[in-house]
Amino acid sequence: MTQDELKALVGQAALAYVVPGSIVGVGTGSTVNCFIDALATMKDQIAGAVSSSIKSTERLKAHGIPVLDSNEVTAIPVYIDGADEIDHHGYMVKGGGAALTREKIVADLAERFICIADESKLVDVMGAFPLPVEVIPMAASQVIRRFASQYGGQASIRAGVTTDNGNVIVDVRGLQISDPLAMENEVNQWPGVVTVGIFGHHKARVCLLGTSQGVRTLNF
Ligand SMILES: O=C[C@H](O)[C@H](O)[C@H](O)COP(=O)(O)O
Repeated sequence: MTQDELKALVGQAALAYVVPGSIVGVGTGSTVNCFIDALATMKDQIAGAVSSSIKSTERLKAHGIPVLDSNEVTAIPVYIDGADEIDHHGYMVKGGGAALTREKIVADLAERFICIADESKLVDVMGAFPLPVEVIPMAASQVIRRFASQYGGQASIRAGVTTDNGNVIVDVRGLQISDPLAMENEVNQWPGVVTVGIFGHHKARVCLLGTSQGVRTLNF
């Protein structure tokens, strides 16, 4: 199966986790696009969606799925999103599509994070995928230097990208994220950091992994 077919497979499988009558939290990315397209087939059975990016909002609306302002919503049963890496504890690196801050906000509203990904995303130790960090532009150089001195990471600003919140993304290479919670706590304290792309405190409770043998379900 191709990677696109694996994404379509898990996008479809995630429908089983949608609670009828509820508001669904919707992530961002190519895997989530498959989920949004599948969700359209049951749009009359849900109360709407809370979206984590302008791109996902546009796709949801194109399907006629109502998108609610996150400020109008106090809780949702599930948040469904992809990941750039996921480890065997359900911790994730996210932000390859620059949507990490809004993703964490919507994930925080949810009782359960359901991660959908193809099998290439499952890793023993995260860090091979450059860690995305959303940073207020005036702090970018400081954050880059701090990654080098504190973690030995090589960081750079992602060229040509401005987030939905008007900030830059700093991508950090050369990390071994052996203690995701500690690194998330630490980096989130640095002035100018809006969100680090480690989802440790908002980890996946379920991961639907697309494999050539079918969907493998991991519970954390
Ligand atoms: O900012 C983007 C998100 O964190 C995505 O969920 C992540 O990059 C995975 O995207 P994709 O499904 O396209 O691999």
